[in-house]
Amino acid sequence: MPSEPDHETTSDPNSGVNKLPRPAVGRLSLYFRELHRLADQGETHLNSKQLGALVDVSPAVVRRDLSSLGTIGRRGVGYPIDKLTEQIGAVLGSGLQWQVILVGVGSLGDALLRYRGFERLGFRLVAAFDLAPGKIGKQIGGVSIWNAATMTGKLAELSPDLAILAVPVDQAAVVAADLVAAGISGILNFAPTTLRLPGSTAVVNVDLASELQRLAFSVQNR
Ligand SMILES: NC(=O)c1ccc[n+]([C@@H]2O[C@H](COP(=O)([O-])OP(=O)(O)OC[C@H]3O[C@@H](n4cnc5c(N)ncnc54)[C@H](O)[C@@H]3O)[C@@H](O)[C@H]2O)c1
Repeated sequence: MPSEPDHETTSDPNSGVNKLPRPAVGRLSLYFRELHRLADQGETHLNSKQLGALVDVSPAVVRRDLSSLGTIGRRGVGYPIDKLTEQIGAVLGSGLQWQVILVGVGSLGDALLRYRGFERLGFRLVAAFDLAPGKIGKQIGGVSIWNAATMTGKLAELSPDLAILAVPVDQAAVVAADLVAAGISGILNFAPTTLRLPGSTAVVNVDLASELQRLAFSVQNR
């Protein structure tokens, strides 16, 4: 499991919120992003109408989502941004430090390794793996690339929590099975296939092409 942060959090992440439906978790993540941005701009409070407008949901839905965390806004004042960010962060696991590895350092993996936005949310990329001899031993974004053929031994040493999978689609299932066998807790899968894994390994499949299709559908059916 991920390690605790070296600062205190005041909210209780175990107050039944692990039963939140998936769309609500998705919305919390969007609220979290907007709250961070507002805090960076020096804002201290906002109300459900303002937060709803930022992520395109109704104020009633915002209030319901936030009350499920035990957070009630004050009339005329709204929600304190720092407290809310902390509470949502605790629910989403961003108050913890997650050790993350990446497998497949191609076009997508390369870009993800260079992205600086993961660290502030508590996701630390600790190693990357690839099979291409030209990539092994290099560093991208400060992360070392190791030989994927030796991944199992390296994972035993690092004990990462999560893996990002950015290998070609025909490799995804076999690499995922290796990750599960190595005890990884969750996989963020970018390969365009729906991974179904045994046991308690969590999977989120990110299919960018299918998201584009959804977008095209929405545009067509406006
Ligand atoms: N690039 C994008 O914008 C994008 C968008 C949507 C989805 N995807 C999906 O993400 C995945 C990666 O895409 P990409 O464009 O980076 O591909 P890519 O071909 O550029 O990179 C794949 C990398 O995986 C490595 N690899 C192959 N087999 C491996 C294994 N068994 N273990 C470790 N590394 C291995 C290859 O050496 C290569 O470096 C693909 O499944 C692709 O369909 C990519």
